[in-house]
Amino acid sequence: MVTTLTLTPTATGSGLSSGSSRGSSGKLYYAGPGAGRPAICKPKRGESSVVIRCQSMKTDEPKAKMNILDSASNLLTNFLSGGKMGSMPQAEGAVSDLFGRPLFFALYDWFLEHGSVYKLAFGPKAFVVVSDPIVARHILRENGLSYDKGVLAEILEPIMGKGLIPADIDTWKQRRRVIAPGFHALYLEAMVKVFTDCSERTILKFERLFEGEETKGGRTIELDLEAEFSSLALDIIGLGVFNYDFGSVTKESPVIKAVYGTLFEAEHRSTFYIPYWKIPLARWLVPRQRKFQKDLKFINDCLDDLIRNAKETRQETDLEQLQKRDYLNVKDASLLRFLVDMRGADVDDRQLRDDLMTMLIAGHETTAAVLTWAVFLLAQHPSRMKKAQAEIDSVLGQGRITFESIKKLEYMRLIVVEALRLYPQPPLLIRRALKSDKLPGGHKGDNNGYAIPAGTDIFVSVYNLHRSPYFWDKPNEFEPERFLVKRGSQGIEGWAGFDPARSPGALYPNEIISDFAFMPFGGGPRKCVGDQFALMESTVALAMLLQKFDIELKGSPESVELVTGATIHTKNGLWCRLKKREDIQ
Ligand code: HEM
Repeated sequence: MVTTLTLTPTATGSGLSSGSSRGSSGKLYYAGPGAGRPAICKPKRGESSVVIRCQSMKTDEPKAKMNILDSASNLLTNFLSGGKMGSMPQAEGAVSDLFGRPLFFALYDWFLEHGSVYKLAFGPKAFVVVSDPIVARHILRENGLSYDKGVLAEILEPIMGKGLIPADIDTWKQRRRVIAPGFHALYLEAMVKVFTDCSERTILKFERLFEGEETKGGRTIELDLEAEFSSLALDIIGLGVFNYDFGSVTKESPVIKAVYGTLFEAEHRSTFYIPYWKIPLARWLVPRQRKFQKDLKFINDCLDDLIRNAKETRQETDLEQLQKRDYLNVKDASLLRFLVDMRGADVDDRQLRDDLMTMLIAGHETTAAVLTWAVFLLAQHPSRMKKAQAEIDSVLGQGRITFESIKKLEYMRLIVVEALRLYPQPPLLIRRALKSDKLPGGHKGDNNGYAIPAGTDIFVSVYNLHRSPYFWDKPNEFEPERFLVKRGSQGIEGWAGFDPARSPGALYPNEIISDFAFMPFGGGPRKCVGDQFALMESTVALAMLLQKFDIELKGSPESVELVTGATIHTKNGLWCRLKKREDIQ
């Protein structure tokens, strides 16, 4: 079956009122009516439209045709923007740029063509795409509370409720004040033990595979490491956030299935621009929505049980005392325990459940993706893998990793951040202006800034910033050492440069040190609360893996196709060959 959409290029560029989503096979699908894979025909000479044929998986027949881009809406957008935004460069890429590959690739090409602030007409909507650190800093930090999560909040609210990510500003202020202190130093130190225990479980599983039937005691095993990292990250987030052991590294269970079903739907919704699930009865009539409602209920019941349990054993404590607990030796060091025990932070169960669900989703796949891409990059750079292993051998030997040893594993930490630079999770941050604003001119001084009307939707492209040729030497190369290069030496004129002195004591480079040229966890008031948790978790897991194994890709790097949802994934898994190390010093 083919659905044909006619997209009419206008003076403001081509537009789409659709998106793409990750199908159950992990493919990128066109997500408009009659969702299926697109085949793009560029307009013939003299034609004013671009035809997109969307094939569903079964047949090839045309189904419908409709005009979705109407130039009046673009004129309206220009009008609303008071002319000023109208002078903003507009992306006029071929519609084909948007399909068959993740959106952020097309946004990168247009960034190189149109500059670091441009407008992209997207069906009846226009998005402003920002790839400049000064403008990003303004939107995220300096004027951060004048923007909310816009489209993203609309999509995630049915799953995360009033959790921090989609929360309205008032709820966010209240909850952020309570949740952020939960990630204090002693908690993070205790979490290192959770990271090592869970990583050990994964490694034990791999070691058993060497003895298994298929390998027959052979020297290599083949595995989809992306799937393994996903299980590992799920176990860690369950224990760290609500003291629940999913045990997903070693078993399957209904709750794990429900969690994956829900994560999958969160992912689907964040890439599917037509919120069909809001249509009355869709939750009962559309099978995947029925399944989603069932999964959600299953997890919500499970979270409600955990919350009830935590409340029944509540030990009300002042914040200061809570942060001094002996986290290394308590039975339950979780964030849930902290949130329930904090004096004066009484909150209804529904809000707590939203908080936990948000952290489960925000902290799971992001970390799994960092590990996946770090391995993908290292496997293509064996000398860097050896360098990392040499560091691990000298710092840890065959011993266990601790909070203190993370400080000594400098190269490992740089590998993690370099993987985040090249594959930021998520690659785009989404905002909507709550009131009119004036963006500052970009670092190149190529504009005087643009007026932004209230309601403007913005993509801050972290991917573009992280691969900007204006800020990074050889931006597409994997070079963890680059973070050791100090201010000015990246040779960027007009940009304050890379300066560790701005964030003394930071274990990992961050947005402050780089003045927003590197911002894997966002920045400003809505910066990730779990950044240090995630960075240490990734460092520990990767170091423990490399301590024991050499890793190669099973196929060529080109065969590892990339797709995006909320995070950047592989299309068919990261299949690797693991060999027990023979060179352990
Ligand atoms: C490598 C792993 C991770 C990455 C790359 C990552 C990235 C991000 C980014 C970029 C944001 C900002 C989103 C925006 O401004 O729109 C964010 C927000 C958030 N992250 Fe993470 N994250 C990671 C791990 C975690 C973990 C482990 C947790 C919890 C345990 C977590 C909890 C959150 C929460 C609650 C927010 C919303 C903060 C707010 O709005 O106040 N994240 N994350």
